[in-house]
Amino acid sequence: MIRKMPIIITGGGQRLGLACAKALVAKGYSVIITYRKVRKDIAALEEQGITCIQADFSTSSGVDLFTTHILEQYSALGGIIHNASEWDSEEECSNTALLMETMWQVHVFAPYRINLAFEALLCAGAEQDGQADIIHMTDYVAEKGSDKHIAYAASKAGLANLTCSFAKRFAPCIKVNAIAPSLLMFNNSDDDDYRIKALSKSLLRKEPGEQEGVLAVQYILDSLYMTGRTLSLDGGRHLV
Ligand SMILES: NC(=O)C1=CN([C@@H]2O[C@H](COP(=O)(O)OP(=O)(O)OC[C@H]3O[C@@H](n4cnc5c(N)ncnc54)[C@H](OP(=O)(O)O)[C@@H]3O)[C@@H](O)[C@H]2O)C=CC1
Ligand SMILES: Nc1nc2c(c(=O)[nH]1)N=C([C@H](O)[C@@H](O)CO)CN2
Repeated sequence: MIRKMPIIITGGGQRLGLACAKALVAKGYSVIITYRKVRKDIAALEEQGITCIQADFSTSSGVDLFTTHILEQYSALGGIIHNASEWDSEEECSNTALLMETMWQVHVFAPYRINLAFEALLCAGAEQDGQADIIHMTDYVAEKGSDKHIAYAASKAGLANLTCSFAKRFAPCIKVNAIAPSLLMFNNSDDDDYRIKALSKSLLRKEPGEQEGVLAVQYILDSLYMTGRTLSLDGGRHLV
C-alpha cells in the first residue's frame, strides 16, 4: 500500500539513502531527504519531485533547525528513515572524546530528538495512511562490537535500543524498526586487501549493494505486524 504522507530519509544525498529515495519516489511515495554536503545528485532529485533539505545533525542547534523547519512546513508524515551516519574509527580520529561525542550526536541524539519532535506528525500521518513508520539504520556491530570502530559501534547500539523504547512508546499507530547491515557496499577508498577481508567475514562472501537495504525498507513499510524488531542483512556473518 503506497503511503500518501511524506517519508523523510536522512542522509539521502548518496549511497543507501539516495537509493531508497529514488526507489520510493519511483513507487509513488512522497519523499523528503536531508543532505549535508551539496552533491551532484541533489538537483536531479529535486527535478524528480523530491524535497531536499540541507541539515547537519552534528550539533543540537542543527537538529533543532531541521525539526523546526519540518514542523512549520508539514502537518503529517508517513515515516522517517534515520540513515544519516558517520563511520569514523579510533585510528582516523585521535581526539576520541570528540569522536564519541560526534557518533552519539548523529546516531543517537539526533534520531531521539527528531522522533520526539515528530510524534504528532507521524500519528497524523497514520490517521491518513493507516500506519506510520520510523526506521533506524543500525549495524551488525551494534550487537557484536568492533575493535576498530568502538565509538561508532556503541552509538549504533544506542540507536538499536531506541528502536525498542520508541516501539513501546509510539504503538499502535507508529511502527518502529531497525535494519542492521554488516556489509552493503564498500567505499571507493577501500583497498583490495580490506575488501577481501570484509567479504570473508560472512558465509555468503558478497557485497550485496544498496538494493539489499532498499528491499528491507520496503518490507518494513509494507509490514502490518512488525515493530520493535531488527532486520539483519549480514550474509550469515553471525555463523562464521
Ligand atoms: N555501507 C555499508 O556497507 C553499511 C552501512 N550501514 C549503515 O547504513 C546507513 C547507510 O550507509 P551508507 O549509505 O554507506 O552511509 P554514508 O556513509 O554514505 O552516509 C550517509 C549520509 O549521512 C550523511 N551524514 C553524515 N554525517 C551527517 C551529519 N552530521 N548530519 C547530516 N547528515 C550526515 C552524509 O551526508 P554528506 O555526505 O552530505 O555529508 C552521507 O551522505 C548508515 O546509517 C550506515 O551506518 C551499516 C552497515 C554497513
Ligand atoms: N555511515 C556509514 N556506516 C558504515 C559504512 C559506511 O560506509 N558508512 N560502512 C560500513 C562497512 O561496510 C562495514 O560494515 C564493512 O566494511 C559499516 N558502516
